[in-house]
Amino acid sequence: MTHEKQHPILLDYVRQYPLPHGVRFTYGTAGFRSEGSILASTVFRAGILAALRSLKTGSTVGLMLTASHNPISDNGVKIADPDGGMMIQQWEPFADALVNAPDPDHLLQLVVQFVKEENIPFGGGQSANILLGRDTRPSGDALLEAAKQGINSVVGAVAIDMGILTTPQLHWMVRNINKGTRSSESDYMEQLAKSFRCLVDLAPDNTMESKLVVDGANGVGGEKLQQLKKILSGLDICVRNTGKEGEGLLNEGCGADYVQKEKAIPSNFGLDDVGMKCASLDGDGDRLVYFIPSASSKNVDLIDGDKILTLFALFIKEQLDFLYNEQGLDNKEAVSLGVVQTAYANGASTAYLKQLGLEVVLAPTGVKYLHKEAATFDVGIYFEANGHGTILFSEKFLSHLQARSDELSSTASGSESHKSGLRLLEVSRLINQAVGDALSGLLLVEAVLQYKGWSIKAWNELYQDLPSRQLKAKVADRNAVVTANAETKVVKPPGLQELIDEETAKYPCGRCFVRPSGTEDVVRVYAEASTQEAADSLAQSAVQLVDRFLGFAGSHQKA
Ligand SMILES: CC(=O)N[C@H]1[C@@H](OP(=O)(O)O)O[C@H](CO)[C@@H](O)[C@@H]1O
Ligand SMILES: [Mg+2]
Repeated sequence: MTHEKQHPILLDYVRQYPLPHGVRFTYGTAGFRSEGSILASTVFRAGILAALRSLKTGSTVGLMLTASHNPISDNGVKIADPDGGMMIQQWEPFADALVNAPDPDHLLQLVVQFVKEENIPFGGGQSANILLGRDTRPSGDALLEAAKQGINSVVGAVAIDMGILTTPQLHWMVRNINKGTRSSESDYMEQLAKSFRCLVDLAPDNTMESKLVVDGANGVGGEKLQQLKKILSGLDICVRNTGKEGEGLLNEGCGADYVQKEKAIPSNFGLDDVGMKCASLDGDGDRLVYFIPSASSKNVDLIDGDKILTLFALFIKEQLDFLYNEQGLDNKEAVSLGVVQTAYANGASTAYLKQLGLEVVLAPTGVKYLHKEAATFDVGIYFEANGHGTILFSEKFLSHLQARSDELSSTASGSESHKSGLRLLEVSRLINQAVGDALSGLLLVEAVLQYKGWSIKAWNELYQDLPSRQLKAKVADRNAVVTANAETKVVKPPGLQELIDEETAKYPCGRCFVRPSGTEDVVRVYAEASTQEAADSLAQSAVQLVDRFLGFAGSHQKA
């Protein structure tokens, strides 16, 4: 009997999406990504993958079409698990095999075997639900059709098109649907606006630098922020680079990745904005950085993910102290608060966080690793330096918080500890618990600045970043570099780490590490030191060492 008869994957569909020649796709740090024009078969197969994941878990999953901060001609696809987080890593090898299967027969064989191994209820009348989202890329329309066909090729699977969304909106919807709570786009907008309002109402009456200019990267984030603005009160937001005709192309000379990596003002920002409070979103609205345009050049004072994390950590710690310490309780015993960073976090931020008495954990690059670590705390805050992050509250802590706030509302209503409990509850509703979200992150930053009565300048001066430099080394095989200790030490090739250490020791406040990128065919080099010249020179030396051990395969560029 052929596989076709054994299994209800409709081979006719598979044949419509032949694999492009000579390309290999890998799930990588953030799903499959490539030039949009060659992604149809990958997206079609990701549709099958999503349907299987939904069948396996008996819950709704998500499929998002986006290539985030990459150029407009790129696209990508990733799967959101039922809890709204990234697809579990154990499924990644199957995902890779599925999208690279050379022909329909191999593909079917792989599915048959995987279904058996994973015990997936398949073809027995079970239903699967997949929410589809896409960003504003022109290739998204055709790829959406490919995803739908992939889903439809699995009997019992239903694709639900949620339209153009930010990545975090789709993750939020998946999480809420499975929790049985309100999950539409207008529910999302209303929740954000309402929680923001409550937090501002609970803040002291500080005068605020109310105007905020936001760079929308000419993508979906700017569009959604315009929508949110209509129901927001208490903030004066001006959105530029909204993607409207004449404003420019997606991510071109704008967006959070550009501002963070180039430390430069985005397009459509200029002299009139000098000294203003500005923020920048990335192409799919899951990264956020702030910046202050400088007077002298196109440079900016960058307020990156590390500083956003610091602001949130200060605020949460203060609220926990009010909530417990007023009554002599030690919150360290009551509640575990932890922050998670990657090796890319500026050393000055880590030192500052530790000095506040916070537990700082290092995780490998990629939000799936940070998220997992943060979820081990009652309250876990994670951010990548590039602006992707969120705050996670454990269910146990949230029910405890609700009970304590209820108790305080009868015994000490209006007290600082009562208000702190209410604030923390509201933060858990405002901030996206599924994944980093630039829109909810932006509203929390604004609410905390309002609470503290801080200008963007005051926030920026919390600590001063150490000068740093990122470089990319093109090598023959980047996977020849194997790292340990959250990517801070090279274990292979042997001898490389010792030489990096010797170099680093020559520089005051020197820190340096190298790791293979999960999204580009390069080895990334990061160096930090007490002056910019020293950081540049340390990074250069490390690139030379990488070349020496791995073989130089092209020109070196800035990150
Ligand atoms: C240094 C850097 O910014 N790395 C980025 C980049 O990963 P790499 O594995 O470094 O290529 O893309 C990831 C996905 O967007 C993001 O999570 C990560 O922070
Ligand atoms: Mg993104």
